[in-house]
Amino acid sequence: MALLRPPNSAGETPKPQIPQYPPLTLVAPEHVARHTPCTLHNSILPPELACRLFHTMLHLSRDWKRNKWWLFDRVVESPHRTSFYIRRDVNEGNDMREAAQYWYNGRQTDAPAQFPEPMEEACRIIERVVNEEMRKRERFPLEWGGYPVKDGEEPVLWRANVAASNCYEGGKESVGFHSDQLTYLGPYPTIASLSLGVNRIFRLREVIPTDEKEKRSARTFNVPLRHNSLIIMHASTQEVFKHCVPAQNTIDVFRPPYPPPQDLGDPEELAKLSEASNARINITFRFYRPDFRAQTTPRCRCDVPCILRPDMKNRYEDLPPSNSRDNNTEGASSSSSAKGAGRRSMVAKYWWTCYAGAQNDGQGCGFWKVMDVTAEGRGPFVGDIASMYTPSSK
Ligand SMILES: O=C(O)CCC(=O)C(=O)O
Ligand SMILES: [Fe+2]
Repeated sequence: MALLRPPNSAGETPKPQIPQYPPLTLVAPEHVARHTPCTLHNSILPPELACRLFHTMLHLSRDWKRNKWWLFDRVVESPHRTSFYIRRDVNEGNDMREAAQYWYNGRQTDAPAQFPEPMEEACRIIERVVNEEMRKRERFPLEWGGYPVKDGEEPVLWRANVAASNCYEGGKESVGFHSDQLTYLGPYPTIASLSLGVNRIFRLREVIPTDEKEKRSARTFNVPLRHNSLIIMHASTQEVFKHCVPAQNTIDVFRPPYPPPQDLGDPEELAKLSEASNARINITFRFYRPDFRAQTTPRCRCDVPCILRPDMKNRYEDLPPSNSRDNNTEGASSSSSAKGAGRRSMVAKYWWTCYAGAQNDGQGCGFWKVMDVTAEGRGPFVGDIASMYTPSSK
């Protein structure tokens, strides 16, 4: 009888077809909140401040560098320029020079620059909006829980103490799919990302855990980011999604609605800054947690600080998944917006791994260990760590 079997039925069960979904463009803030763990806020800054900040950063960006690192056996260079800033007065006890060096993939750097004045002004507005949004959301147990709540005042849940800025000049400049390194941010960070200048697409795509790969596929979400818009990547975005700014064949131009501040340069530079521009400036405001300060980063056998990454493909599922297993569907529950769409793994596993290879001719030591927040003395957290996180249990 075996001889009569049709060719591909040799005991194998055919793989079920998993539904594939075309990319979805999310323009309205409510659509972003429904399908992703992010929120979109248009016209976030007073228009004059947004334009002054754009001009200031575009002017400074002339000195920014492309990051370089080793990938296997060759050096690769980021297809955009980047820079790192620290905020005055909020970083006691944290070795920000080492943290800044990290932003440049381990390259030696001068002491990082401080927030320029318009960035500080913008940051204060953005902090208010981020805190308001965070207060509406259910928190993850491993989020930072260290801010004292003062009687009669709204609790402060997030403060930006650093910012990384990127400049994309023209549609060909981009950043590839990645999730942000958690080395200094810790688990479930909130990152507030401001866009200035020309419109670009911000793309998000879920990383499907290994054991769900046969059951469902990821959907690509494109979020057009306009001048003066803020996208907040809320807790779980870095654990569940990757993001990128893809190259585009065509982009609009940005015509700055205000003239540049007169003190930004000589008449030639001021004339250049006044022109229509194909540049996008991005500023990501970040909170580098005191319990993940540079002095506490484990070192690998190369004696280089490790990198902290979530285990995106094998995400833990110790706790019941909340709402939106269905974020691939147009009609995903709208209640997900407040709780955070894409949220399904309450407790993730994180790895410290050797990062020396990025700079050391591609030669690392292969070191890795699972983060153990109790043994490493991290916290305080939003949740009760003893009952929620035992890395050896899986
Ligand atoms: O330019 C953007 O919007 C994204 C930048 C980004 O992903 C990063 O700096 O990590
Ligand atoms: Fe990023």
